[in-house]
Amino acid sequence: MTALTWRPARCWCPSLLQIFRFPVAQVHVGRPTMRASQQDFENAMNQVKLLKEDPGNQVKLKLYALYKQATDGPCNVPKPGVFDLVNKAKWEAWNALGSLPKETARQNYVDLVSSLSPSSQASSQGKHGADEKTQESKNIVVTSEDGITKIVFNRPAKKNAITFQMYQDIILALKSASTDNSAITVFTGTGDYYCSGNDLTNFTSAPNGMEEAARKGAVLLREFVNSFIDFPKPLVAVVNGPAVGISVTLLGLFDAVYASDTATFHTPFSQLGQTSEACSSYTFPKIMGPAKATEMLLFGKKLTAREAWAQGLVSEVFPESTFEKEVWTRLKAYAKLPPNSMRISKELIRKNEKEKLYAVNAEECTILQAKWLSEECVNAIMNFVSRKSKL
Ligand SMILES: CCCCC/C=C/C(=O)SCCNC(=O)CCNC(=O)[C@H](O)C(C)(C)COP(=O)(O)OP(=O)(O)OC[C@H]1O[C@@H](n2cnc3c(N)ncnc32)[C@H](O)[C@@H]1OP(=O)(O)O
Repeated sequence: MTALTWRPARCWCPSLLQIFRFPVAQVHVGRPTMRASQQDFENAMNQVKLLKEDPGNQVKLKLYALYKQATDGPCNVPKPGVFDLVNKAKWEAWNALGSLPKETARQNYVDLVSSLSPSSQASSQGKHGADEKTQESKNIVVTSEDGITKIVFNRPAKKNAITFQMYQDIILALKSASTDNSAITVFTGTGDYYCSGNDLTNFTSAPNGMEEAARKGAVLLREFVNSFIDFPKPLVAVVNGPAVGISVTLLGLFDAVYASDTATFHTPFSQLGQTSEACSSYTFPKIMGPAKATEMLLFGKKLTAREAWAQGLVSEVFPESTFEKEVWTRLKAYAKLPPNSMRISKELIRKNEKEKLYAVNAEECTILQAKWLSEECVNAIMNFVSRKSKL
């Protein structure tokens, strides 16, 4: 995710990703002082411009709202449209101040700015800044050992949700794994989740608008899924915990899926105003039959690990206490099998399906591109990022 540029109060333009991370109600407004004069207010505005560090969208949103209330009074401009996500957030913050008198807003603005001391800024920004850095470098970790290339979703603070950058990193990791010395390739996750699916904020911070983001998202998704269809070696998922969305649908393109008994499998596409992807509209009915696939892909029924095993989506379920030990021991043994035989057997299994899979992938991406622009989908994502709903 692109880092935000800090600009002073009157001209900031934060991404929705960060605005909605921090509910306005949690803003620290500082200790009340005497009534602020116009001069105090102007000084505070200048102070904001001198802030060395971005105070975060929570504060910027509040600053914006207080500034507008103090200068223009209560919000009486029309609410921006549903796709104008950033201006809608700003409007909502301003509108939330209701009929707060201009003087009080001015006072609150001054108090808020004075609370932004360098030390408080450092502590509120430090965690986030570090997280962003980690995201850029290590959200996908690739290692190779004992004949196994391991690709790890490594963003546990976000339940391993997949950013646009991570999709690209995975495409590259698969390309490299397809020709490295390893015999098999394994996906797993760090922390309690396997993966919570697509990062729902991927589309909320689109700098060139939603249509452009949806178009690029569809191109990326198609390439991403094709890299799983084409992967030549045995591909194994070690599902260490709950899996959501695309991390579940992709399993239909894996050769083996081992799950901890803490894993669950959830594809809430209708709840999100979206549709299935990763060829699951074809692979799931084939694996589990249309009736069971419908429950998952249309109704968003969440399966336990044992239910997913019963439906044929999972190869084997292990107790959490012995999961890692048992699975890795087994995979290390498999990785010693003659690699060319495994590769050729996989090719035999997959080759008659490939054209069909490419076609299904292309169609799913075209449909999703349109769905991402639908009101149903925009509302669902807005609900998630503003924390009104959780799956
Ligand atoms: C371009 C290609 C597109 C491909 C199309 C793919 C579609 C999909 O994958 S659809 C599925 C999308 N995923 C979801 O809808 C899951 C959304 N997440 C949740 O419902 C919940 O977070 C949870 C059930 C996964 C976990 O709940 P809980 O244990 O209560 O933990 P938190 O909600 O507090 O999560 C911690 C932290 O992680 C952030 N997060 C989790 N999942 C996502 C996500 N998918 N996208 C973005 N962020 C996610 C969550 O917001 C929390 O962040 P902070 O509030 O900053 O701590």
